[in-house]
Amino acid sequence: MTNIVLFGKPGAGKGTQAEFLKEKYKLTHISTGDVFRFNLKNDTELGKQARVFMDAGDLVPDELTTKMLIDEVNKHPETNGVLFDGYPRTIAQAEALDAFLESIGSKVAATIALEADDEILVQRLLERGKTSGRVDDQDEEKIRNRYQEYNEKTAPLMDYYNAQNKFYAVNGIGSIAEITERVSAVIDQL
Ligand SMILES: Nc1ncnc2c1ncn2[C@@H]1O[C@H](COP(=O)(O)OP(=O)(O)O)[C@@H](O)[C@H]1O
Repeated sequence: MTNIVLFGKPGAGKGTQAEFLKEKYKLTHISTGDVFRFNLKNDTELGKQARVFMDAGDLVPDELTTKMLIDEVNKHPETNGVLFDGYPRTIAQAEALDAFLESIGSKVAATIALEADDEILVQRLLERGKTSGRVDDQDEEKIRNRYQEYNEKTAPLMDYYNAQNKFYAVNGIGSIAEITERVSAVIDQL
């Protein structure tokens, strides 16, 4: 299994790139944001528990998120590898992911960060909020809160993966195809 973590701030383009990369490398794309939104829409027990956090732009608690993530990975026992999008977002989640992958004889091959400037990203999210129906994209205060969550809880993962020599940063500004090329260059040399 070649497992890749796509890393980046809200709006950095993880989901957009994942759509191309999953085809190119025949990977299973798991977006925790998408799985949560599916559960919200269908008003499942998980959706009910996650809603308050998501609506405020806060992270959903680690335990709930990790359980959901493991259930998702286990749905694809024959996969070539997983493209993780939106997970891990805390050190506890990264440790849980390492432990889980080890338990199935696998590991994270690389963490690839899409880098872009905060102000550009906030504008992108507000633009997306006009058409996506995502409440967390329609309110600048909620967006800023997501950046604060990112800076406090997610940014430390760069050091976590750097310490394992698995962290790669690519420039996330450019055309979609250009960025796919940059990410592919990292994957191709793994
Ligand atoms: N790994 C995670 N840990 C905790 N909460 C998460 C995680 N992934 C998604 N969420 C919740 O879902 C929301 C939307 O996720 P996502 O679509 O990935 O957002 P973004 O566009 O902000 O990167 C997050 O703000 C958070 O509440």
